[in-house]
Amino acid sequence: MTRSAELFERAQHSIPGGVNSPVRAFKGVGGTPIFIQKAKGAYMYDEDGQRYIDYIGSWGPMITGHADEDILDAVRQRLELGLSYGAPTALETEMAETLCQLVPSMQKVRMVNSGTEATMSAIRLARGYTGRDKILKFEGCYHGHSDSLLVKAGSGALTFGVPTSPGVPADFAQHTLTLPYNDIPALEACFAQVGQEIACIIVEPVAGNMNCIPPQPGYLEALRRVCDQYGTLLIFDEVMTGFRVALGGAQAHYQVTPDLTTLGKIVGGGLPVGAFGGRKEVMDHLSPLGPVYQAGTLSGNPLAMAAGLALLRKIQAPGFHQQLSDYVTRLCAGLEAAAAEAGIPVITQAVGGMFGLFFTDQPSVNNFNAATACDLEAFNRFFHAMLKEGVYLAPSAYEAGFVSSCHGEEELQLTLEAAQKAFATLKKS
Ligand SMILES: Cc1ncc(COP(=O)(O)O)c(C=O)c1O
Ligand SMILES: N[C@H](C=O)CCC(=O)O
Repeated sequence: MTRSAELFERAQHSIPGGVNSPVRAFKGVGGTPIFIQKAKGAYMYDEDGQRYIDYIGSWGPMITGHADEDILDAVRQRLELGLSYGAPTALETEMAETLCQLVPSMQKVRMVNSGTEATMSAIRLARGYTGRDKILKFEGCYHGHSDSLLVKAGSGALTFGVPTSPGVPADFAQHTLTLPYNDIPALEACFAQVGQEIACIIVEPVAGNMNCIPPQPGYLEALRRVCDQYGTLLIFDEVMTGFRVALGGAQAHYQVTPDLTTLGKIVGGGLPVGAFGGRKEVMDHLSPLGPVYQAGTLSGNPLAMAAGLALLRKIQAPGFHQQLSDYVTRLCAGLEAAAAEAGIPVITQAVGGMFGLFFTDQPSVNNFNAATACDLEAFNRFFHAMLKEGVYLAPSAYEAGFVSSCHGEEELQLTLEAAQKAFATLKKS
């Protein structure tokens, strides 16, 4: 028995499923999760001393690699000044100013502790501001685990086959409308019917929780158009895409401006942080200025602000995002070539520093139905073959992959060699 297997066995006695977030359990791909002891740069090391090239990066935040010395230093410096005060700090204003500067559609920002809190609060604000109850989301998009949003959700909810969670009252879920992603006629038909009742559209501007699905040309623009027509707020959930697909997020990459934006992951530099912000006029409806209540004991935590600010400073270096994107382009081309050599139908899709690999003979995958029609079994076998070769991909066919600025030539070559071997094993079986 490996040490990871021992630790997993022990964890299951005191933690439901042995994990604190479901996708970590490997239930989607089968087998035993590896338990991580430490990580540095592009690599993670498990409790059995195995090294892995990491393509998850703690699900996004580790965009400059693990245990980045600049971020560790920033946290160390704050540490001696106290862990939390429950009172305002200059750091929080510095963070808000930085976010407003990097993502100009955010004229005001409120910090929270996770992506879930960010989207939950943005939805409440949109409902409070418009006086409407209905919200619209898209099949396979995941926006965290608040009640309104666990309806036809992606990520672990999709991986484990319960996209609409028990525990969400039907009375509640009825206010969450869902449509297929990338479908403009369905969007227009829905708005023609109930547009006046919809408080907000919430969307992942690049879907990353049903693998990696970019918006079709004109799709984000269509969302903006119907929102303007019907007085509905447009929320870009950039918890994943923010600072990853471009410095200004997907809204900068695609040049479409939302009313509200939610952030998480990178904004905390690896500590638990989320944020939401947008038009001043809408944000001023929040308590204590306005009537929409939202609060948090640890919100704006000084250590988390210090870590996040250190990371946000680093990713502003010229060429930072181009480097990520170049790596992803070469990685995807190499993976497709290795698959083709083995005669296995595979395509990749990517935007900036995020990518996805699909086992399909279709030319592209544009929505939930197409994602779930891919060969899941083949992905699972590929995942385990890559793990054996020291490459750690997301343990689910419905998650995007992430790279960091520590992923370089050596990691690329090692990954592609591993992929050649992994595709060859799939060919044999
Ligand atoms: C797009 C998106 N929104 C929201 C969330 C929820 O964030 P968190 O897990 O920090 O609550 C996630 C990831 O989990 C996400 O990928
Ligand atoms: N897909 C999720 C976030 O992006 C994965 C993280 C989690 O839920 O544990």
